[in-house]
Amino acid sequence: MEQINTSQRSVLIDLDGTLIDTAPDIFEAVSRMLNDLKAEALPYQTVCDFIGKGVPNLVHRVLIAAKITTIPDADACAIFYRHYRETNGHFGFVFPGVHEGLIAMKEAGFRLGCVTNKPFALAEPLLQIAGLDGYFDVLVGGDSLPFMKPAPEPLYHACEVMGTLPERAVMVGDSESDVASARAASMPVYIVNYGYPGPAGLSALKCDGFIDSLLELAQQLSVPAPVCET
Ligand SMILES: O=C(O)COP(=O)(O)O
Ligand SMILES: [Mg+2]
Repeated sequence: MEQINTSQRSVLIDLDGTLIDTAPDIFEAVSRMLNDLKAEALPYQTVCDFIGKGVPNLVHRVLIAAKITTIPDADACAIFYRHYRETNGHFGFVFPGVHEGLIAMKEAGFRLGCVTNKPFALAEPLLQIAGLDGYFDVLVGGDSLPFMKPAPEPLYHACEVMGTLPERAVMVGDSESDVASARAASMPVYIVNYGYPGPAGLSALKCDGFIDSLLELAQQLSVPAPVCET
């Protein structure tokens, strides 16, 4: 833990659907799991709509959508993880403007934290494969703490590790989990226009601003500083 710097600003950034288009990796792992379970593959968009609330939630919803009742969730998760470890980082890509935006935010003096619901053991190598790991001062995975987003704890934890105050942080993500966790932590929250907002769509996400890229966020954060006053 670092000593708290009360003026240090930080940006907390979601992973799936915000930094990296991971849906192709996840869809492939889901399809391989369903094949193992002798079930038909689901449509791509259906799987995309299940992303954002962690792997156990995703697998649970896949089993329901595929009408599979013969296997406990935990066993299906084990099959999914086996495939996901192989597809992780191999089919997706880094969204446009991510590298440029992260560089701009670093140069502007922000500390950067990645806060994801993806298990840490998958998120860490994914950031490395994508060449994004060097930008971040902290990575909080969905299983790093007893609570994942939409709880505020992962956001507080990221700030604590970075030695920054939550009052000087903003969150950026792509889903309801990101909005809800930021609201619970009293942080401003921005949503990217290109991620996995879920079946209700972007308009259901009551955020402080929509952005086309992390580069646009970097430009918005430079002037004026949006600080959440609590
Ligand atoms: O694993 C998930 O459900 C999505 O993870 P995210 O929090 O990076 O969007
Ligand atoms: Mg996401």
